[in-house]
Amino acid sequence: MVTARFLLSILLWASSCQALEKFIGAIYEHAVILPDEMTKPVSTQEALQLMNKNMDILEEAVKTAAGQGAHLIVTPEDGIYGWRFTRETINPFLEDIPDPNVNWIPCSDPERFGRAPVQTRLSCMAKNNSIYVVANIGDRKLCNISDVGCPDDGQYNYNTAVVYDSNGKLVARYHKYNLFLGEVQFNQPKEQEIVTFDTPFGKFGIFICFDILFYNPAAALVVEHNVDTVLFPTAWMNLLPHLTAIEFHSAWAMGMGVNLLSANTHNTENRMTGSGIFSPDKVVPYYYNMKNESGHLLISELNSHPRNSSTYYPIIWNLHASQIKNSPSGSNIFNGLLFADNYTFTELKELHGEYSICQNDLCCHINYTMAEKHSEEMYVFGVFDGLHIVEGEYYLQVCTMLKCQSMDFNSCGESVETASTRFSSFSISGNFSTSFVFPEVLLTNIHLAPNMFQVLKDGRLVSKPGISSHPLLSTTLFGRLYQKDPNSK
Ligand SMILES: CC(C)(CO)[C@@H](O)C(=O)NCCC(=O)NCCS
Repeated sequence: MVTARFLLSILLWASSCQALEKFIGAIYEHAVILPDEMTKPVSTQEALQLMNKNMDILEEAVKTAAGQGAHLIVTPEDGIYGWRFTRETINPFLEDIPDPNVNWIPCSDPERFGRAPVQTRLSCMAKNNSIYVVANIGDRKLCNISDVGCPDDGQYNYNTAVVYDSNGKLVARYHKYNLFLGEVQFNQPKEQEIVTFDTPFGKFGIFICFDILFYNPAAALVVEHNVDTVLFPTAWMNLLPHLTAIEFHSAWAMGMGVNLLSANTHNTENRMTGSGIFSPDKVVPYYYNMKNESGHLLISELNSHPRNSSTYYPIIWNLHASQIKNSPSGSNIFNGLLFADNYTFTELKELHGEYSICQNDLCCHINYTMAEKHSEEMYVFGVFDGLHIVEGEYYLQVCTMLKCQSMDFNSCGESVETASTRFSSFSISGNFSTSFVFPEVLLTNIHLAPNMFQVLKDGRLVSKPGISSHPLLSTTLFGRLYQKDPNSK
């Protein structure tokens, strides 16, 4: 009896330490229950009541995911208490979150670092369901107001992602670095944090929402720390044509060669929807729904090391474009604003065409054939090489082919959600001065195009035959030139 149990425990131990080539990931797009409009802080009791309502829903998702064999689940940014806070009104929602190196299972030792009901509940969700749980909560770090940088109210507030392993142990804590507009309740951490942890199913990294647009910590996690999978809680406000959540986040996963478990908040009033289990080497599920206000769970198997997969290869983004001669640029060239960026566009007047168009250092090339030409729809091919300065400053190099909102040239670059024009084929490329390029293809009604395009080793984004059965909104090589960012270090 004792021997049998002993052998069993050895067996369990051995299997838990074995490397897994695949794992099952889950994300939950949560329609967060928001607090009432606050003018002064609520009590900690009231704050906890609201957070428990949200955690009741998250817990159901965790149980369902675990029941279906998921190893890990990501829940969204602001998913436990929402937004619209001041420094004062966020206070009762915050807890002191210790450094993971203290080796803490809140579920087993809730009071070890003071009051921590939220951390305890999250840890218990992980422990009781034997699943990694990723959540977003607020961290409070008291400071001495005489210290340099300490805010007047004597505390730093951080927008924080936490990870509990399947024993409920805190294994990662990340403080959001690139705060978005309006996050006045939070402080930017003094140091940029790189947070990773190892599991039997690969090396993981974590960052939050707006971080994804920058080198630190997002690109650095992949380039300098070699993570396989990124955990990405977000509260993303969709913006066409290039920055709709599923479009940009799937492109980031593909461009970086990593899995990206992206859990968006669901709030259609703020254009927040669009989550996915994105991978560079596999067709994986995504979710986008502007029609209702409910949450949604996605579960999928992923490769633990996507860059070892037989279908993965590194891409030299400018190889093709730097070897070819420019084509003509077309007969109708004009400038247009796309999210306040001044693009150079050329109209795609014919059923078939081959054009090159340049701006500053970037030349973009296209070769396309439309399946039909609709007289009431206009498509253009465009280029932008410059600093984007609205809602954050970041340097872009972009080649894009898109449908204009109307037949008015000034509408090219504006948001448009539907199209009827199908393309039999297209190929786009550019002589990028960066290796950080994110390939996007978006179909009518905000659908991704899995299996309908690929990026060749020489940097061409080319359609596959399947593309011709779906009207196209846009296809884009969205390049980031991090070294030209104003805040690059
Ligand atoms: C798409 C983009 C970048 C355009 O400026 C913008 O709409 C967006 O979703 N930014 C990231 C949002 C974010 O960090 N939210 C957390 C606080 S609510």
